Parts: sequence; structure tokens; C-alpha cells
Amino acid sequence: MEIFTYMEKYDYEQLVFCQDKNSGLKAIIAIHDTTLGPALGGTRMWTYDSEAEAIEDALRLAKGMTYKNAAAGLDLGGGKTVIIGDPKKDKNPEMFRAFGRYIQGLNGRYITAEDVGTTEDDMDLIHLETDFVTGTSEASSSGNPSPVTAYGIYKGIKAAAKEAFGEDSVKGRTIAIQGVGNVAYALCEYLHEEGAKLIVADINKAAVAKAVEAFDAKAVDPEDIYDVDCDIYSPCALGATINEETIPRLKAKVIAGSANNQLKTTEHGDIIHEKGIVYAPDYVINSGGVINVADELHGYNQARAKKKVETIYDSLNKVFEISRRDNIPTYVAADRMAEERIESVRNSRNQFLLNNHHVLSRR
Ligand SMILES: NC(=O)c1ccc[n+]([C@@H]2O[C@H](COP(=O)([O-])OP(=O)(O)OC[C@H]3O[C@@H](n4cnc5c(N)ncnc54)[C@H](O)[C@@H]3O)[C@@H](O)[C@H]2O)c1
Ligand SMILES: CC(C)C[C@H](N)C(=O)O
Repeated sequence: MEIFTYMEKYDYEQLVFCQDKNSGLKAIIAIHDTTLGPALGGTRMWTYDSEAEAIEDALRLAKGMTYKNAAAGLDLGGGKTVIIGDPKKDKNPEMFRAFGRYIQGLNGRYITAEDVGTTEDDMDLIHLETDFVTGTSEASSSGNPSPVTAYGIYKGIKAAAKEAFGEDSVKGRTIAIQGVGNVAYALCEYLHEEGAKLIVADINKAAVAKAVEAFDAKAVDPEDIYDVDCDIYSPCALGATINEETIPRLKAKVIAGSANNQLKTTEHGDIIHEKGIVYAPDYVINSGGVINVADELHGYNQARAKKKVETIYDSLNKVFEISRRDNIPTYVAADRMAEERIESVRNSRNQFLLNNHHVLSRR
């Protein structure tokens, strides 16, 4: 990959490589766009096959955060970090402290949070070195974002159900859930409570057993989740599961889940649109976590954060409306919504100011 060509093509601002021999830290911070405010996005720890793959993931995820934060109405730009390593074997406290110092060096251009492979404990270690971290275990912090993300997904599934079936109740609907980790387990609680029938799959057998026991869910093998008879497919594991191989197998009328980057390519978003499947764009429906952690920047208030997460229902309705009106796929409608917001702020920031006011000034 020609890195500068790629950064120029998709308008990335900055890519930071962080190395610390003592702790084994190898991290890449990608800052995509800070028009709306400092870049906020989580830190992912993952075993990448190559450095190129890690860079690509950081870049892709950072751009996703720009769109997610913009669509959620937050005064925040988009960024993301990947740490190369196995979260089960390679972590040590010094690694996260060293990473915290790199974040501090960016002086507020980037604020981090949890993502796949990192936990509240890791955020606490980062917090020893910098204040530009959210989702720590402190009482004043928003804590683990997963349950709030799940609440947003639940509201989003209801909005998508209304669009597809004319009513937003999930009572009696069959919902196939791929991955029953932190977000999806909490999501199952909401869906089960409302009377949905759940089908679950996970490569982690213990996670499946827990969901079967708690929610009377039916379990299928991970590979079979695409073939089951269901009304709603909810991808809650990793990305790119909507692709040329899975689309012909899916029977659902709705795709709505928590995973980031669900469409393998935009072409797959076009195909599901043509097939009449209602797709809730990933970064709109899964913005509950970032809405929750972002609330910390104003002094965390759980009730206020929850209320804002509920607006995911309305944001999705708006996306579906634009999609219907202009006959465009929902992912295009969501992109337009986010880009229009960024553009309007960019255009209004044309005057010189010695000390720009931004969201961090309110801390
Ligand atoms: N945690 C959040 O607040 C949040 C916010 C926004 C988006 N997301 C996204 O939602 C997804 C889930 O996040 P999470 O925090 O619940 O992660 P998690 O790691 O707790 O859960 C993911 C689950 O998926 C399972 N899995 C992995 N590969 C699988 C496969 N091929 N088939 C079936 N199951 C598989 C894992 O075993 C695990 O149980 C991720 O894509 C994440 O980026 C999470
Ligand atoms: C809590 C957030 C800042 C990060 C989260 N993992 C997301 O993708 O939205």
C-alpha cells in the first residue's frame, strides 16, 4: 500500500507509529478527520498477519469513527488505534502506560476508549499517563460501553423492524445473532424480554451455552448462521460478513447488528438494497458506545447519555427515509447525512481564532 496516496485519497490527517521495546508496544494511531472536534475512537488489540494489515485496519476503523461520530451528532472527529499483539498473551501494564504517553503527546487531538481486545483495566493503565482516555473504572467515568451499545442496537433493530415489517415490536420475530460476546449478550436480554425468538452462534462454546441457558436461544454452528430461517440477521462478531458468499444464503428481511464494517465492500450494500433487505448502517446503529463515552467529556450523566442513545431510532428512520425518497442504499444515505454535517461545520469555520473553543474546553 502506498500510504500517502491512500491517506490523500480518503482525506486522512495523521498516522502515528508508536514503539516501545521495553513493553513490546507496537501501536498505530490513525486520525482521520478532526473537523468536528478531537478524534475519539477505541483501541483494538489484535494479532495481525502483517504490519500492512494492521495499518489498513487502523485507517479503515478511524474513518468509520469520523462517520459514526458525525452521524451521532457528536462534536468529535474520528480516530482509532490498533495495538499489534494477542490480547490474551501479550499484554502488560507497561505497554498501556507507554501507549498512554504517546496519546498524551498528541495533546488532545486523539482520545481513546475500549474496543475489541481491550478492557476497562487497560483504560485505567492508560489513564495513569493521560486524561485523554474514556471508559475507565473511575466512578466519574462511563465505564464499559458494551451494555449501552447493546441498548442502541436494540432501539435500532426496532427502527429497522418498523421499516421492514410496518411495526417495531420484535415479539415473535426470529432473530439470528452472530457472536454472543459483550454487546450481543446484553442485546439478547432486551430482545428476549420483548418476546423475540433467538438463534445464536459463536466460536466460543461457553458463550453459546450461556445464551441458550439464559434466553432459551437455539444454537447453531458458526458457519450455519447464514442459512437459518429468520426475520432479522444481527451480525455482532467481526466485520465483512455481508459478502458475495453470504448474501445468497441470508433469508432475513433486516440486517441490524453491532459489528463494525459489516459490508465487505460497498457493492455488497448495493446488492442487499436491490434485494429489498433493510440494512441498518453499522456505524449508525452501533454508536451507543461512543455516545456513552463521549458524554464523559461533559461530566458523565448516565440518564443524559441513555436519552441520546435513544436517538439512534430517529437517526435510522431518517436514513431509511432518505434511502426510500432517493432510491439509494441505506449506507449511501448514512454517508450523505454524516458528510453534510462535516461539510457544514467545515464551511462555517472560516474565521481566524487565536484560541479555538472545542469540546475539551468544557471538561
Ligand atoms: N463493545 C462496544 O461497545 C462496541 C461498540 C461499537 C461496535 N462494536 C463492535 O461490535 C462487535 C462485538 O463487540 P463486543 O464488544 O461484543 O466484542 P466481543 O469480543 O465481546 O464479542 C464478539 C464475539 O464474537 C465471537 N466471534 C468471533 N468470530 C466469530 C465467528 N466467526 N462466528 C461467530 N462468533 C464469532 C467471539 O467469540 C465473541 O464472543 C465488534 O465488531 C465491535 O467492534 C462494539
Ligand atoms: C466506545 C467506542 C469509542 C469504541 C467502540 N468500540 C466503537 O467502535 O464504537
